[in-house]
Amino acid sequence: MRRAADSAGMGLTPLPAADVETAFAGLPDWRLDGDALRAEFSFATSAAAVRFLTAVAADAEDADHHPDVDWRYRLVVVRTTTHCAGGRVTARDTALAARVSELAVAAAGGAAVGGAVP
Ligand SMILES: C[C@H](O)[C@H](O)[C@H]1CNC2=NC(N)=NC(=O)C2=N1
Repeated sequence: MRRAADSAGMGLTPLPAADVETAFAGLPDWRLDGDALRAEFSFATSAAAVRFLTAVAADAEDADHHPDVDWRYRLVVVRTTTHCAGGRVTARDTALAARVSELAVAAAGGAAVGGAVP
């Protein structure tokens, strides 16, 4: 089932830089990478990394908002921007980022997850 907000087309307006900065307060894993949000998640095992990237893929399908996912053994890098908004950050990206960070904790089974590289 598509999320109501997404199916209504909301969240397709590029966020002003100030709004992106404000969003970062609640997104400690994430950094601005060009015109996208980016985070790195390192797990204790490759199996946990697979659980994570599988959950991210399912969430992306459900939300109809698809990040770039780069899987390298125990490390997964996630990068999101909104193609329909000219490749800029929108509310769909900040909402996805928050969900992805939660999915990382769940996939790690409560173990520590390496977050953003400073
Ligand atoms: C038709 C389909 O709903 C759109 O192409 C969706 C698919 N997933 C998407 N994912 C991302 N990251 N940005 C989009 O603009 C986007 N649009």
